Amino acid sequence: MADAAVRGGCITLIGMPACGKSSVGVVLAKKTGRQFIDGDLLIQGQTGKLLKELIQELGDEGFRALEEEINAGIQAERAVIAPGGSIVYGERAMRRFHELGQVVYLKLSYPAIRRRLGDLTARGVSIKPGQTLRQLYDERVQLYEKYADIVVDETGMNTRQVVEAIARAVGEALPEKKAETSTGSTGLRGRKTGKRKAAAGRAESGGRTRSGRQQPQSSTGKGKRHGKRVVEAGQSSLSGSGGDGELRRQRRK
Ligand SMILES: Nc1ncnc2c1ncn2[C@@H]1O[C@H](COP(=O)(O)OP(=O)(O)O)[C@@H](O)[C@H]1O
Ligand SMILES: O=C(O)C1=C[C@@H](OP(=O)(O)O)[C@@H](O)[C@H](O)C1
Ligand SMILES: [Mg+2]
Repeated sequence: MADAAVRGGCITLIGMPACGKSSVGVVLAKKTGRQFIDGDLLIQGQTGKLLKELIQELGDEGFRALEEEINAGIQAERAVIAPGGSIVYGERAMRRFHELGQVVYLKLSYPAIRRRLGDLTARGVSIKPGQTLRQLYDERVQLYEKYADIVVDETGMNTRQVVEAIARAVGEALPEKKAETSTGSTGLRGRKTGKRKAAAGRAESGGRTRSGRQQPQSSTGKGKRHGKRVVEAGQSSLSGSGGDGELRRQRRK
């Protein structure tokens, strides 16, 4: 983990629109002492237009090109970055995020995204004419998985729990809250990837120090995905009792 973590100390959140990148991101930034950069606000600031107006004016392709250019130019150190959900179409921008630090995919099921999104045009989602949200979801999930160093499944978690899950995943666990129960305290949920699951109940007895900082998670070297090594997070430091927490780390070579 150290290589990615020290690059620039940034944490970039990727995922479908409405998965919580912006709202989680700002809290994560505050809790981990980082700056917060919202990619959508950068675009709006530089163009003086709303995202939905830009999508209507420039179309799907034009918007994505502009989004890529602006995000690829981000200069930051120790920031949480929340780009728009369509940023994964921009290879240059994704390369930039990997230079700056770690990329975390906030994974949420299609029904949950559907529920949160509401009217796509009013919200300004970048989608091809005739493409359904389901098709967009399936297309995007592959890209989010491809670019993620870490995947956090946020099913059933509130914002605070997601923030804690990300902090743990990047090795900066936040101080424990009292009276946290069951799966909520793990901040990490099961993924049906066929990969090894981090079993519940091992974390609190595991590698975390009193300060909340996690011990570096060991690489198992298991599995390959998209040509990269898939590294499961060290089971010892992941979850609390009763949870089904799991985190998957994909280390770039
Ligand atoms: N963990 C969560 N549980 C329930 N609602 C959430 C959660 N995280 C975010 N939301 C809500 O989802 C909506 C979209 O969040 P937002 O941060 O704008 O997502 P994004 O930046 O990924 O598009 C907001 O109304 C936000 O309050
Ligand atoms: O995924 C998308 O197509 C988009 C997501 C939006 O950002 P959020 O992911 O922050 O909602 C914004 O960039 C734009 O409206 C397009
Ligand atoms: Mg956002």
